[in-house]
Amino acid sequence: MGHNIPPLNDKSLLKSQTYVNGEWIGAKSGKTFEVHVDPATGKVIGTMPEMDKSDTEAAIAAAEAALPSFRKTTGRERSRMLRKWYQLMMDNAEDLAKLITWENGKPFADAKGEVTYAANFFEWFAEEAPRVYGTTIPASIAGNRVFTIKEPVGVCGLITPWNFPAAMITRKIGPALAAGCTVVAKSPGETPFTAAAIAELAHRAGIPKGVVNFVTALENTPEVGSTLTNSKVVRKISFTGSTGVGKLLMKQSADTLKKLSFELGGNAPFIVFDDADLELAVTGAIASKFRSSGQTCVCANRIYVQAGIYDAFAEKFAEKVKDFKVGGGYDEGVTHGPLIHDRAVSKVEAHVKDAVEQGGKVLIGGHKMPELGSTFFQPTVIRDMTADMQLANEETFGPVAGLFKFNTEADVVKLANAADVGLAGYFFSRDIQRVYRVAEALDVGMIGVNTGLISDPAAPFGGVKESGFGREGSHLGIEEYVVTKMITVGGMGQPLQGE
Ligand SMILES: NC(=O)c1ccc[n+]([C@@H]2O[C@H](COP(=O)([O-])OP(=O)(O)OC[C@H]3O[C@@H](n4cnc5c(N)ncnc54)[C@H](O)[C@@H]3O)[C@@H](O)[C@H]2O)c1
Ligand SMILES: O=CCCC(=O)O
Repeated sequence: MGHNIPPLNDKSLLKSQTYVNGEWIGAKSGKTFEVHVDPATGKVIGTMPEMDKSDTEAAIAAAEAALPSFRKTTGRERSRMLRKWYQLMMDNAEDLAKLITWENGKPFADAKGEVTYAANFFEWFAEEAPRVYGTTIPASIAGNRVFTIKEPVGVCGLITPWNFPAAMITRKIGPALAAGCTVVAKSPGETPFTAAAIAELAHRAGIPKGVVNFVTALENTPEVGSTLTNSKVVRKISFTGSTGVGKLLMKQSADTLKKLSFELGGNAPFIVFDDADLELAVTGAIASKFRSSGQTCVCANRIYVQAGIYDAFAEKFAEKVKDFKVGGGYDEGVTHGPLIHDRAVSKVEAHVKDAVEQGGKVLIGGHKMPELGSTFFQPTVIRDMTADMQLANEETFGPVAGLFKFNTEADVVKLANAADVGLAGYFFSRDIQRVYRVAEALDVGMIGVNTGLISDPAAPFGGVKESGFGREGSHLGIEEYVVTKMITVGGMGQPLQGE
């Protein structure tokens, strides 16, 4: 199939406009931005509207106008809408996956996996929508009756990244709609086509106009971000992306005291103890480290291996990496694609250079692959890593595995917890007491024990420390989009009439 996008079965899923208030529109200024849609070639294939403050305000106004009637729909009605949207995503999975591979670069099989993962958030929250329960509380004041109801927080601003062009969007829109909120979603400038196709499917699913609005921008992204965060109408911001941008959005949201949830950067420790099943640990580390070519926030970043099995692990791990086939996402047999942009490649190169200068030994890889395109980088394994190297202190977000040696459980937990961030952590051990001990000692929001893959719509996703706060997916996900209202009814508890 080469680097060109195979034709879509349904060409109307490919858009050059965005979806606001139930209509397909451009930016008021008429400006567009070029989408370097195919990271494998860097070829500019399409454009999208470069929206600004006034376009964003119009989208917010549409969401505000739609809110009063949408919040009154029943959970069951919203459930049916989400279920329909889920089904449409599954029916169009092949086309959505083609768009994801095209603009993100990930291999087609991974893109298909992402579509299912993404659609499953709609399915999950379709099931949660009718079950948003309040509580009945025994009052401490005689004659009072106290209960709570959960209400939608209101208009939500959702900002998502390019590494999961579909799933990061559905993981936010699913619970927002289930709760009865309306949304303005800023699609990633790098991957807006997948978002637009999902919007088209929202239209077909009969989501009422103004409930779901998409704003597109590349250069104007900070302007769109500040319009959403400064708006008095927007009551909630949910963001997935880097810690730096998360901090900025939090500052910007302070004046209007919005409800926030942030899924930010990680720097996941991946620990292999001497008592681990070595084969399982190697397989888990490969899956966690090289998923999406290392471009997920839960990818293993620091791989700590206990001294007794360090050499054996390093050898087996590097051996497996030799089997990877790097290439264009549509090419037969390709297991790993390119990075998203040149900035990402520069960071990967810098981490490798720094590690080598400080004594790290490259077992495999270490270089760019210009013969494939400017954003390809060899899957890389470096041993003899140390704690002061850049890779130890900052997420690489690329296909570089750094192997660190450790001696004791206490040492490795200290090293693992030394990071400012705490999103995911992993460890492999066959000792049940150690499993509990270490899981409880690690300062992260999510832990994989004897597995390198933890993402699941049923499981709460989120971090601690500078990885942010709030949980997505699971029964907790909807909590981020509701507020609890307490109602006290006084003057109750009289004797029965006639008593
Ligand atoms: N947690 C995650 O899932 C995730 C995903 C992608 C990137 N990242 C992090 O981002 C780093 C590199 O990726 P990046 O440089 O594209 O991240 P980034 O935070 O700069 O961009 C992520 C998204 O945030 C939005 N954004 C950027 N600046 C903004 C602003 N001022 N206002 C509003 N929105 C803004 C854009 O839509 C972009 O797609 C990685 O090292 C990683 O830490 C994390
Ligand atoms: O990169 C961020 C999200 C990754 C995931 O949901 O597994």
